[in-house]
Amino acid sequence: MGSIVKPIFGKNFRTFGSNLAGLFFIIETLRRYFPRQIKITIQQFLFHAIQQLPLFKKSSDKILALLSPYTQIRFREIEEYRYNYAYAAIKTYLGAKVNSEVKNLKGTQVKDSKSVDLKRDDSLIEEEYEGVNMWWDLVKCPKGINICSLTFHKKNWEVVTGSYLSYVVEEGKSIQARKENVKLFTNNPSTNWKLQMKNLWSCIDFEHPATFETMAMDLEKKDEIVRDLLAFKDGQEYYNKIGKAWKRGYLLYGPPGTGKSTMIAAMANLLKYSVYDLELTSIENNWELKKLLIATTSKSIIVIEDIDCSVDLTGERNVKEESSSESKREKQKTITLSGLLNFIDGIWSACGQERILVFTTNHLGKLDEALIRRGRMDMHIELSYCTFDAFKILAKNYLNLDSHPLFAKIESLLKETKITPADVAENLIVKDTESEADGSLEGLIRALEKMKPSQKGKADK
Ligand SMILES: Nc1ncnc2c1ncn2[C@@H]1O[C@H](COP(=O)(O)OP(=O)(O)OP(=O)(O)O)[C@@H](O)[C@H]1O
Ligand SMILES: [Mg+2]
Repeated sequence: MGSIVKPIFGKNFRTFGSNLAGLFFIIETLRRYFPRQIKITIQQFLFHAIQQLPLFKKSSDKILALLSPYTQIRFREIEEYRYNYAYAAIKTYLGAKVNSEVKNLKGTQVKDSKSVDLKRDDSLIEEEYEGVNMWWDLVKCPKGINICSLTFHKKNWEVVTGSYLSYVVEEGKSIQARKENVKLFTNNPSTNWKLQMKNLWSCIDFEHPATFETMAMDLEKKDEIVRDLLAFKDGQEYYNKIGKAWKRGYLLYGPPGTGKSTMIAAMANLLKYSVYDLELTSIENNWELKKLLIATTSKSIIVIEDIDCSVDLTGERNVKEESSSESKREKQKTITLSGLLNFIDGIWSACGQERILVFTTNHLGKLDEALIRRGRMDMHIELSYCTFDAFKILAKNYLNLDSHPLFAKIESLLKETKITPADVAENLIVKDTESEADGSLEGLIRALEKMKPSQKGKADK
């Protein structure tokens, strides 16, 4: 979770941080004689003073090492190339420690929210837990890794490691869960990745309104998918019991405009999972793919759209056949099927938990057997042309109609034509009042009649 330095004097950490524990020792002695406000002022004064004294800076580590009975635990934002969730939870927990005595606060407002969210904006935070003093130092490094470090008296080791840290992390996570909006991440080209893998993904709030209620498709199939997703979300114990990684793969296939992307949005809104939209064409090689995947968080849906267009499905085999150095170089430059399969079987299982992987394609037949065999993709979902059931859902969504005399005609036309839900929606979308509903249904009928195979044949001739 975090790295422990005991006692606290690592040369790698900036001097400010490593001097902290020794200072706290002095401050702890002073605090008995000074009221709270004065004590904080002295504390800040001493921090600044120590930073200004180059001579003291040089020897302070050793002196403090001898004196200090304090221990420091550091939580880096990125630890061994992985995002450190403990860091995020601690930061949220500390940020939420707002009361009228806090001097430095920052305010933010989420879109459509009425209230302003106030967070603590101090870099030094002190608190008491079960009678034990804890000191937090939040170090923001514009170009490096942000760190939260906790300093405490070593006699309180049991309290800190026994209950305090889990209390802080759990509390932070539940604050996050209460506040969090679903996010949409898109991968940045690797040329934009800056220091310490912080720029792998760009992120915005996910505001797609699609839900399973508004998804136009076969009702039984829809129920089955929703049940499957909810069972997955509650499945931690089950996955532990059977010894399988808590992951699930869905392959969505069907013609353009049948709702594949809409279903992904509905999945995210149902589960409240963030979406990682992985654009394979802006990834140079399998190594970058691995880095991106490792940087995803749990409770997320990783999406690769149009998988047949974005991965070199035959790349690996071609390389075996022609062993020229050119093709080897080519291999290193592209995402190969084998890279993707390795990810699904290996890294995918090993990197974190509670993730869903969704592939979409317009052409199931084009996909390599190896990619879609059961076990890799747990559920294959076909999204198809609009049926009457699906049409009724669209009519409810767009026109707020449960029934209408024209429905019977539309039902029989739908049996003869292949129209996508997107095209049906297009015909229904313009009208919104009841009197105009007739007009849009008639418009749909005209469109369906034009699309009837017999009519289409004539038009083609
Ligand atoms: N099954 C559906 N239920 C509800 N709306 C749908 C459905 N299918 C399509 N739509 C509507 O049509 C639009 C296009 O659908 P969507 O982008 O989900 O199709 P797609 O299958 O992802 O297509 P493509 O293969 O081109 O990516 C959506 O914005 C949505 O409004
Ligand atoms: Mg799509």
